[in-house]
Amino acid sequence: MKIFPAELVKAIDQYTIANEPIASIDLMERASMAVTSKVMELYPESNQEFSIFAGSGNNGGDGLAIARMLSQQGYRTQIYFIQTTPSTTSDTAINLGRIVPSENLTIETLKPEAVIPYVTPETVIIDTLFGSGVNRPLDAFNKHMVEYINDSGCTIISVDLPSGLMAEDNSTNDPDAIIRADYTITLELPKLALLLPENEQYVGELSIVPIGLHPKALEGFPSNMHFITNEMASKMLYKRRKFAHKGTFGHCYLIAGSQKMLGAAILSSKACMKTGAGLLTTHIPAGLQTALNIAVPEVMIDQDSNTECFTQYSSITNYDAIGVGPGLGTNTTTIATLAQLLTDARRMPMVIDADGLNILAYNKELLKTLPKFAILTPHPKEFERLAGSWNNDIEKIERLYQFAKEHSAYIVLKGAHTIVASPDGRLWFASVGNPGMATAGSGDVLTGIILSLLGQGYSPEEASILGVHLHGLAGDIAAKEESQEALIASSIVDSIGRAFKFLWEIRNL
Ligand SMILES: NC(=O)C1=CN([C@@H]2O[C@H](COP(=O)(O)OP(=O)(O)OC[C@H]3O[C@@H](n4cnc5c(N)ncnc54)[C@H](O)[C@@H]3O)[C@@H](O)[C@H]2O)[C@@H](O)CC1
Ligand SMILES: Nc1ncnc2c1ncn2[C@@H]1O[C@H](COP(=O)(O)OP(=O)(O)O)[C@@H](O)[C@H]1O
Ligand SMILES: [K+]
Repeated sequence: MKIFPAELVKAIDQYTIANEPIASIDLMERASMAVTSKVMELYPESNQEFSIFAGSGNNGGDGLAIARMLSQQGYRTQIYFIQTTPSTTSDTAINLGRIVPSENLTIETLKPEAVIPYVTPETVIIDTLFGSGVNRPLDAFNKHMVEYINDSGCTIISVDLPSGLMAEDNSTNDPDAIIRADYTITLELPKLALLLPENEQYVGELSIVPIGLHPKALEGFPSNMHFITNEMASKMLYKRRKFAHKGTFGHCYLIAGSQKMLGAAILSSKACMKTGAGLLTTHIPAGLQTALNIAVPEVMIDQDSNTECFTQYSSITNYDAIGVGPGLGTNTTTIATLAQLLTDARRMPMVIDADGLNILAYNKELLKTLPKFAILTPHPKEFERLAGSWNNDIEKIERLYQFAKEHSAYIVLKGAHTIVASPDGRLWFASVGNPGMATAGSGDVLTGIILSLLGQGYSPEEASILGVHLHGLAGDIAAKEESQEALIASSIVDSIGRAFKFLWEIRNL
């Protein structure tokens, strides 16, 4: 699924209207029906009251249609139609004409000088003041309206976008002139601003409802940004051949753990095996062999001569992929050994995480010796150490593009909606995962998953995208079973199997 800028979303709407073909008022009806179904899923009891704030653009037109539909389903619905701009769009005017006031449906028009009526906190507000047509901070009256809604104490559902939020760059926006929604129900396509951490306070819980936009337009219109879907990830899966043997699925080499952080090596190793690697050799400091063996009996062990940290390694020629970094420490000898490894492994698939990244950040000359298409998996702090700080999320994305290009590397910037950046300027945003995964060792699990995929012959691009998706799915399955609070990194590992099964079921549909 692509992420398009607002102008292209409009063009896709137009293409759908012209080529399906469908009248634009009917497309609005279809979109409104999809949103209404989602609202009814959130509030199945018809004793819930709704107040709909509708602007005079097409987002407001959606709001009017949603109000009509909810009232027909038995929900008491009050519309506040805001007339600030003289021009009501034609579809919005048609929907205005379709409002027949009744016991369940009332409408009041508010002009700029109007006193805003009181809405009781039990009412759910549906915000359709503005959608993707906003290209500057809201004017004074609309800002006042937004502040009123934000202060109402009501649950707020925004349609398409929280009103006032621009679809991409909000660095010059007025933070007080944007709706702070509890839920955002967006139409068919995720908009960039909805996926950025800086907009969390506006977007709330995001859901995406299909409205039947034309598949040819979705395919044909260009975008370098993508949203990773189950369908996309499931198509990437390699089928295991009948006559395969363990050599078919690669021999991975994981360099992880130190005297104080053996757990990182254990979690990564387990995740690597659970993701389907044929063989895994894990390099750890001397003396820790028994603990690793008990935790992951499937793994082979390569011991360092040092009991504290990573100081040497044996030949790497037999391995298909290397993972380095989890729990490694940043000892001076470790730095020199990693430098040597990068030179030796120039042509090997590699994933670098955690202290591996910190070493690169504090020894930037090492970045020049990265194997081509290496995968780097920083969390935001690690990425800042590598690439410098940013003032807002749009600048952060610019950094990502530049860094991936400059170092011919895939960057997996972790967080909610983890972003994978490719050296040729494409981005993929994660659609799965949950805050329960913000727990120690969760990143080590991701490294093990990506390493395993690289070892099995997945390209760095596939390994990054599929790895992020499997990790997020496994986290979601674990959270559903045992709550976000109780989810620990091991729970993610334990759910990798169910994540695979889920993707295979989708693939085989
Ligand atoms: N056929 C279509 O194009 C469809 C559009 N749909 C809805 O239409 C929305 C987009 O509609 P519009 O393009 O009419 O946009 P909006 O509904 O966001 O309204 C934009 C209007 O507000 C004005 N405006 C922009 N910034 C302003 C500001 N800072 N202060 C005051 N006024 C401002 C604009 O000049 C324009 O008149 C989507 O978000 C979606 O909800 C859906 O009905 C699906 C179909
Ligand atoms: N709020 C969140 N929503 C979704 N995923 C999250 C969230 N917070 C963290 N994660 C995921 O959990 C993992 C955390 O990795 P990292 O910060 O490296 O943890 P650690 O260093 O403890 O292993 C990443 O894959 C990240 O995407
Ligand atoms: K809105």
